[in-house]
Amino acid sequence: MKAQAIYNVPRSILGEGPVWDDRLNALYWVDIIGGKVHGLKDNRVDTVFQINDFVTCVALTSNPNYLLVTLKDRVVLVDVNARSIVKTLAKVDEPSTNRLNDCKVDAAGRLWFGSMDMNEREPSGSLYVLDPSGTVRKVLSGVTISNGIVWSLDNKFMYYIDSPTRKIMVFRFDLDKGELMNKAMDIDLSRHEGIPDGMTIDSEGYLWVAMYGGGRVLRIDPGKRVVIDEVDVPVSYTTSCTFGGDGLMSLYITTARNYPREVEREGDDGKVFIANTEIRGYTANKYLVNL
Ligand SMILES: O=C(O)[C@H](O)[C@@H](O)[C@H](O)[C@H](O)CO
Ligand SMILES: [Zn+2]
Repeated sequence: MKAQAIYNVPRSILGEGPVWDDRLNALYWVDIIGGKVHGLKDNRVDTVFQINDFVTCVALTSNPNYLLVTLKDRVVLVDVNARSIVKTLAKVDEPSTNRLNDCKVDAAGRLWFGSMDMNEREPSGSLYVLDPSGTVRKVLSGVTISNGIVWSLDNKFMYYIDSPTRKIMVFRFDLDKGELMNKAMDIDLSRHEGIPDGMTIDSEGYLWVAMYGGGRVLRIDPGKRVVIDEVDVPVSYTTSCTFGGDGLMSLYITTARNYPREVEREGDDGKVFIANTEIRGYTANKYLVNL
């Protein structure tokens, strides 16, 4: 399977965190370094939020006019029409050399979000959960680059990536409590090109993992822990993916430029790519807000 660049999207420095809003038929993604949330709807691109900070992840809420956005060390609620922050929902205490990174909403409407060492060396990062009530809990520490988060279709497992380990961790998951239980066997991706970054799941329960530096997205059977298919992307820094479009049958893939050395080079790196998988994805969960 091959992916193609969407011609009219801007090149991000570090494109990340794509999420499809099935209520609006819109794709959102972030440019972490550029400090932006972009939206794509009816073939039109719009910058829906911009700030002089890292914009590390975007998530849907139960109200389509509001998004959750994670910055360097905060989770904020953004009014999409006003393009501004309504309020800060949580702030985490992290070393100044850390920033937040990927996030995902679970089936109970909680936001899971993690942090990373910006030097990509120290295991100084953590994984947090923000409940709809506004309470934040730290659920894991000792993470170096917190990345992809996904739940099995029955919510009995959570899959989680700390990129430098080149593995997908598998946890038993308690959806009612929002807790990780015992760890099952990891899925080792160290024999594949690139390092595992963002991921999503399809309606058949298979994982799709963007391989940063590998220019591809792997489709993985998490039960057998094997790669069963892949999407070739014509640029190296594939960062994350999500299903969207008509019937959720297309895979949208974010990418980064080969920064900072080649920031000015022309090309498609940093754009969003699309692959027609003819496999259905799943609908993104929404964080529960009362507005
Ligand atoms: O894409 C991400 O999740 C991070 O924001 C990136 O910084 C990469 O993971 C990292 O650079 C890999 O080495
Ligand atoms: Zn990532």
